[in-house]
Amino acid sequence: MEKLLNVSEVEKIYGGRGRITKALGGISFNIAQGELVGIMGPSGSGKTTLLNCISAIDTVTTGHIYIDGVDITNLKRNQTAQFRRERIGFVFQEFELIDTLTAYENIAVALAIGGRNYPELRTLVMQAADMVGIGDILQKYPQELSGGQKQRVAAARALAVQPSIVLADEPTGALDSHAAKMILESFSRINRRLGVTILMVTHDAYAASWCSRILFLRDGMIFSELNKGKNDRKTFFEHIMEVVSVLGGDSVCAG
Ligand SMILES: Nc1ncnc2c1ncn2[C@@H]1O[C@H](COP(=O)(O)OP(=O)(O)OP(=O)(O)O)[C@@H](O)[C@H]1O
Repeated sequence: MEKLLNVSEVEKIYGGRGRITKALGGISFNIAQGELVGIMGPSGSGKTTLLNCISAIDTVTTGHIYIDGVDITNLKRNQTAQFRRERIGFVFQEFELIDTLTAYENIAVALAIGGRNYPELRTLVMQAADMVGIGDILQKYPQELSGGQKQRVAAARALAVQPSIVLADEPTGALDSHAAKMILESFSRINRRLGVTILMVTHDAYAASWCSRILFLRDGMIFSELNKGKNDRKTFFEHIMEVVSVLGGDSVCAG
């Protein structure tokens, strides 16, 4: 499979003058086009830092990150903003929707900033909404939606720009188990049917069991890796729980 994301010897050091934290310790891995990959690890192991570096929200101290062959650690500030807007879809734990905009407008806003014309914008919004099954709630405002519906609006917003990769930070963290299952089913469907590459940080072994591969972080490095292979989800869940217990149980996993 084609390599979509290449993280190469990335170090991230915070602070200075005796107050140094090495959040990422020279981490390297690849993600192929069309993978659905989970990142798990104890609190403080570097998961959010890694996601922030991949999304160019934060800069690396050393090393390189390539997305679709573009070294995002070498982009100028305005190129970074454009790359992030056009090539990366984000889904956050707390949805991050704009309260004064309808679901439709929330999905459309990034496309409008990107300069899409109206018919194209409408088509992309409707396609994305269709993929996550929210065609009937597009005129509602966030406060009129359930948590699960809000997260599906957020997923549609991420997908509408047709990104190279979707980055999700604890996407089920604020949801009850039914809503979590619905968003995970959406991710899985989008991944299988459209081949969208998804990288998801999660503390939840159940959420992780929907992935095709899990990277386990400890102290800013990959401690272990699990492939779903031909296992069913229940067996994969059990394998995940085995690694979680070695890594430190509760601090890794809420599920
Ligand atoms: N802005 C910052 N300044 C200094 N240290 C930081 C900063 N952000 C993170 N760190 C440190 O870097 C390490 C990795 O933090 P990070 O937030 O990436 O961990 P995490 O695995 O996402 O944790 P959690 O599961 O608790 O969210 C921690 O030791 C943290 O204290």
